[in-house]
Amino acid sequence: MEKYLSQLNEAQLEPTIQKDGPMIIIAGAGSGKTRVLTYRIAYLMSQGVDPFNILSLTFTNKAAREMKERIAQIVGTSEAKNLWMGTFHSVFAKILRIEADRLGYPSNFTIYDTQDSDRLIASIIKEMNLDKDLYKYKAVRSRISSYKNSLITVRAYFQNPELIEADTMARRPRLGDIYKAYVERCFKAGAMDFDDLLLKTNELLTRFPEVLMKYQNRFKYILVDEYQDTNHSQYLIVRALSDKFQNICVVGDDAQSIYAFRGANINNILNFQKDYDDVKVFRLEQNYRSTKNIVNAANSIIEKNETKLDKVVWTANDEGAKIKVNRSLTDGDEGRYVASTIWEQKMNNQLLNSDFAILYRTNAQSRSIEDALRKRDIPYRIYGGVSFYQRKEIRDVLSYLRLIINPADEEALKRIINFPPRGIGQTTIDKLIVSANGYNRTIFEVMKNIDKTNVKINSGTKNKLQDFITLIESYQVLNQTADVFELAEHVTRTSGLIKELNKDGTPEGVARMENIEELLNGMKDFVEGQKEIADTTGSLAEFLEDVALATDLDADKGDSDHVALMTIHLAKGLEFPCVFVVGLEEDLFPSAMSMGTRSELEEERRLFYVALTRAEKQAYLTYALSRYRWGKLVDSEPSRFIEEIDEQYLDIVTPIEERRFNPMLSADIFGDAEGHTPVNPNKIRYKPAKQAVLKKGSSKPDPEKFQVTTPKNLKPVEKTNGNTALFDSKLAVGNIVKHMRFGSGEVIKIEGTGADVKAEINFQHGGVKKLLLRFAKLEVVG
Ligand SMILES: Nc1ncnc2c1ncn2[C@@H]1O[C@H](COP(=O)(O)OP(=O)(O)OP(=O)(O)O)[C@@H](O)[C@H]1O
Ligand SMILES: [Mg+2]
Repeated sequence: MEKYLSQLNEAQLEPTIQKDGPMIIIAGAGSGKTRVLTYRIAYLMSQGVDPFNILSLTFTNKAAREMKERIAQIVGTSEAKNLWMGTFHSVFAKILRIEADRLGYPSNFTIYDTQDSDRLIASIIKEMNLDKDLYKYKAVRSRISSYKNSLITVRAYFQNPELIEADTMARRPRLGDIYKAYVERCFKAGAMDFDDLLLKTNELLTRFPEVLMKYQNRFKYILVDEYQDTNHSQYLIVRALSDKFQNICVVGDDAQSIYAFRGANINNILNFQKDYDDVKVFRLEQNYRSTKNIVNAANSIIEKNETKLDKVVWTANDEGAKIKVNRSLTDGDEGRYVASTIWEQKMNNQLLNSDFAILYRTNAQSRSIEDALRKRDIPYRIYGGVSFYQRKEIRDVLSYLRLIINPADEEALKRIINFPPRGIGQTTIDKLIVSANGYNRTIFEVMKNIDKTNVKINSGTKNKLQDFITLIESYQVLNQTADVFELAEHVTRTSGLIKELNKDGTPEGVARMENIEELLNGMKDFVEGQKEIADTTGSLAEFLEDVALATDLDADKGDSDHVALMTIHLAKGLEFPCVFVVGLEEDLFPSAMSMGTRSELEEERRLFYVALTRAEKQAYLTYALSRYRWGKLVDSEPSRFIEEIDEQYLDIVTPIEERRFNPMLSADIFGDAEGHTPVNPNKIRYKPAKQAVLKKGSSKPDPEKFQVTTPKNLKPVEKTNGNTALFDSKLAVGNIVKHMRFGSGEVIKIEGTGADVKAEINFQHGGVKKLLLRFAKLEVVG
């Protein structure tokens, strides 16, 4: 252990070996907070603390896994195995399974993901005959979610006139009724949504003192990473569990609090000292991750926030390269800049794809970047898009499996009762739902007892329902002996799912088949993995729980070399040698939706701070002057965040007048040597000079030079051949031009039309040359 402790600096060592009592480590990005937590756990174990008594809560399961691996290296694999580590959701889902019956839930309860919740809420809105424009299911879901995270139960809601008033004012007077129906339906379906995993844990710990005591005694040491992003519900759980021993260690950075929009409460970190007696406060100041330039630039940004704790962050690392700021004409252009830079960097500096991350504010931004990466054959992976498990065909298979272990699962049943089609129509399903609601039974129960119910359907349909029940029950029998893989294989074959996809025959159908195959492979892995650990058999229930709670980062086995693309939110806690933060434009980042109040804007700024501090060696900030958003090309201005960085740390590249003639970067207008399709120049809007230039740190463009790109100088563009039209309009005999290879020269003749316009130019150093303007990339200098 000594050997490992010497890998910490003094400030890090202190909290690592502070064994007991409440403590908080507040420190800036990259200062070793996560490292201290990891080493601290190893240290506790080396001091004789039983790993069973340590609970560590992380932001992703991947982070937990990595910490565990590191600890295993220090203390040995078998010991590390017994640690309780994971996200709040995954840890407390396990506890809830153990204690489920106290809350009236089956231990094999289903976990409803966001899509399940959305579908259920949408169907409740429909059943209640409400206006779906007023009651948008996503908005309703997020409202319900925020109630749950504030521990406002249905009963508490109806006892609170202010909440009712607020929803009524928002033209949703029935919100409480939807909330009530939703909660009842989840309960009846034996399902908990994500928020329930925290809410029900709180309920468990407050209603059953013996349960609280059990887990207080179990988790003698509790550690929480990224504490700044805990919500109220999570806060209360930590509070309750640590109340007895008060061995609680939380680490966080108020400057990286970025989940307020999902209910995270920065006060949890700010008030920690008031919550416990004799809290030891530690601060780490030295950043080990990034260069001086990056650390200082990040400091200069976060300084602009009013709400913050005073903190120092410095680094002994190299000065490093300045942060590159790049302006592009369009988002496509931006994508190509990113791809070509990665390509060059890889060549010049022997870097791997995995040394690069591209971070953006919203998932939609990935498309133009992806296109450019694909064209350069740069392998990449998108984290946090539509995850594998969200795909339709995968959800279909999983729905069968869910129904096998929990026939009450309404959302799973609705998905597959008529898929593949077996002649059970929507009218029948609607009747079953109404009847199930009336009898307060599950749909499955109603189907099984259809003759005893008031459901009026013909005998043909009855038989079909009976066949479906028999099918599911036969799977249930198989589930008692088969493992997940064997079961799923059997289900996909015998349910008709595979046949249905084969029938399709389209390339999409083939891709779906491949996905199912991939799912089965994953199951095989899971079964083998579980056998190795030898504590479980790889049960279906465990598999489904893993799937339900998998964050997208979790799927990354780190086995392939690819560039990482993800939102900044997802990048929290991670680090990469080179980081691109793209789309730094007003209304995009900061987001248009977050500029209403100072606190929202400050959260955006913290997000930017998180983004920048992911970089170890080199950061790139990029923005485009126009971008496709909601299917339209819109003009954009550089983000205020770029201007907020102290300019001494910036290297502002590609002033616009140079870019226009750079073959690599101006491909949007001209197309390029690699055959990339040019964009219709009609759609490109040129900005007046003053907007196109950063206010700070770059010189004003020479208006003469800039003229060539402003709209008033463009003749109406030929629709069929926009490329050359640009040149037609501006080049005239007598112009002085500059060529990349030949230097400057005078235009002495112009001939040809359309794509074939040629110019004869007398170059100072090359003599007279005839050049095809389409390819020549000339800059007009006089
Ligand atoms: N004393 C040290 N010596 C060498 N490297 C260190 C030291 N402390 C931390 N590091 C390295 O610095 C990097 C940042 O550490 P870590 O991820 O723990 O910081 P953090 O404070 O958790 O960052 P964030 O706020 O982004 O979550 C890691 O690569 C880590 O291994
Ligand atoms: Mg960290």
